[in-house]
Amino acid sequence: MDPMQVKIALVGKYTNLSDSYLSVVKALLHASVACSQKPSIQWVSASDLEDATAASAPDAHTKAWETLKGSSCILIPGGFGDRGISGMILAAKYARENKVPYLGICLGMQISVIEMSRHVLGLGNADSEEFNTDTPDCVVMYMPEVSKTHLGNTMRLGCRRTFFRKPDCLTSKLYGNPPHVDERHRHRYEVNPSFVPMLENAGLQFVGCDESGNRMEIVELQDHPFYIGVQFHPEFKSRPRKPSPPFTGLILAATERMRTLTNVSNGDAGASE
Ligand SMILES: NC(=O)CC[C@H](N)C(=O)O
Repeated sequence: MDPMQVKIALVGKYTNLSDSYLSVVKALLHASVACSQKPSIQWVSASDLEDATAASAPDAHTKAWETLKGSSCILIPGGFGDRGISGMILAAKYARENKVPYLGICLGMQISVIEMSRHVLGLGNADSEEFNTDTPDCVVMYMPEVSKTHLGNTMRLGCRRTFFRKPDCLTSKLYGNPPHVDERHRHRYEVNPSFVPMLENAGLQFVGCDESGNRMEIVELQDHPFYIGVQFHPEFKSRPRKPSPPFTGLILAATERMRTLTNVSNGDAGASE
């Protein structure tokens, strides 16, 4: 394998329509070039990771897991609707437990919150109101100011400011330690603030929020080399000569993991220089 190639598992719903993720693909390219790497995107259809696929299409299930496990990092991009959600939760769990670098964008951040709530807090029915309106553990909720009766104009859109709640967090460092960042948004649901203290006790830190202090914008998992979720879409502001910091962080972490794994498989892990 080309040593400069970094394999990124992109776990999504529209993986056979790669143009749906064009901005994410470009942002990965910009960040990889800045790190002197070549991105190799490994498309993983989220529903292929699910247990139901093991029964209905075992080859697709095996291949999806092999692709996920053979990648140096995992990215879950934005998305809408419930298809593939359980597969995304499995991918986020795999990244958390196996310390694989993870970047969750918008839906990808909401997936991290659901995954941690279910598997670490033990709230088995934890869900987003987008997928289950009746769950008692609604860890991701419809944004209160968004109308439930109007279908148009209900999204929180455009450039918004995120303030760092924990100024020494990894995401702030990646951006060069500013007090806040301005990134673009496109969502209807948000983390339910009443679950934040429990999740923080369990190790998921909410390191960025909006000006109200109640709307969570960035999560970071403690005791993990790189696990970041952002409610905004950093890919929209990525440019060839100005890569997006969360993407650069992901590629750097993936490269480091690739090196470690290569050294381990060559039997020289821990060898002195
Ligand atoms: N852009 C997205 O990923 C949106 C996430 C989720 N469907 C929401 O509306 O909040």
